[in-house]
Amino acid sequence: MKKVLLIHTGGTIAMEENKTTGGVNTKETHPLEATIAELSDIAEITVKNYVNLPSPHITPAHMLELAKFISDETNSDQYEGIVITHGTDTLEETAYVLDLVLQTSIPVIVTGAMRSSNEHGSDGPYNLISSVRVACEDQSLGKGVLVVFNDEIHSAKNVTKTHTSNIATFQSPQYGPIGIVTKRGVLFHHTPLRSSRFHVKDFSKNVILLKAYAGMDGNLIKASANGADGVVIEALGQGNMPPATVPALKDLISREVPVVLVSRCFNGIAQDIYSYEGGGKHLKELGVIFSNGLNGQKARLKLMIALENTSESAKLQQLFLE
Ligand SMILES: NC(=O)C[C@H](N)C(=O)O
Repeated sequence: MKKVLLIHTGGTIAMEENKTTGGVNTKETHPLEATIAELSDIAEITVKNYVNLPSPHITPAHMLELAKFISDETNSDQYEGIVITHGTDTLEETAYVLDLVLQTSIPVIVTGAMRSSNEHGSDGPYNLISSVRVACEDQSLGKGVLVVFNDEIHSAKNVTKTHTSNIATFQSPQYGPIGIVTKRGVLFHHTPLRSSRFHVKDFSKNVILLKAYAGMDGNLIKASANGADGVVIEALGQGNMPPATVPALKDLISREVPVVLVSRCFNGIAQDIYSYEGGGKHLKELGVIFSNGLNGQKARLKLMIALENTSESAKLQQLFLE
């Protein structure tokens, strides 16, 4: 039987609904204890109650600390898989940071729940069981950090939360899930390409994330980018910006503040296609960096991580091609 380390960090999977007020909040004793007892049929589980936070309280610093904790725990080779329970709001961000910084090749699975422990149809126990099954699967080795939710297996790079309350909230818009969990087994149908891994001690850079809109001018960019080490913008369509933003973007680039563009579209890749004022081709010629299909929140984390290693524009461009 495989040895799996189960790390709780909080989120709805660790919460319950107050039947009088209707408020959902963290519970002192972890509501998954009964499920964990059942897991002894599948794996030898060691539980660490790491933190108990709603995921909007999770910061990039927590994500790096969690990565360090996992590295320390896995150094001695005593575990063959890791399962992390996490709130869903920032789950994709934690999964992606772990994917970029963890050096381990054992399966690392992140999961959570959309319905708290005492609500009808609570999905926490089922997602936890599925995650442990995926963590015990030899085929999960070397695929990077995976998100297991509602019978699907997603890569950390592509997965995103798409619905405020539906239990099928996690989707991978670019390429779909890489596998499924069925009653009879775990079936992978894709192997994700692994991206580079980075050594990061701390996050010291201030990277901001903005969203473009029709009629946007440079004022918001100027005001918010003051003191920023990097700017990520969810641009329009294939990677275009309203022309009135161009002077502010030029100013950032002339001050060597990297500007990374992703698309505000749910699906697809931002590219240098349009050559009109503010179009992607024009922006690329100015020195804007295009990201290869990441969403805004992940591009921000990648830029934070990249800036800890380099500030060279050509190197940053190369890293965002991956
Ligand atoms: N479903 C959830 O876990 C949402 C919750 N607000 C959290 O992220 O902690």
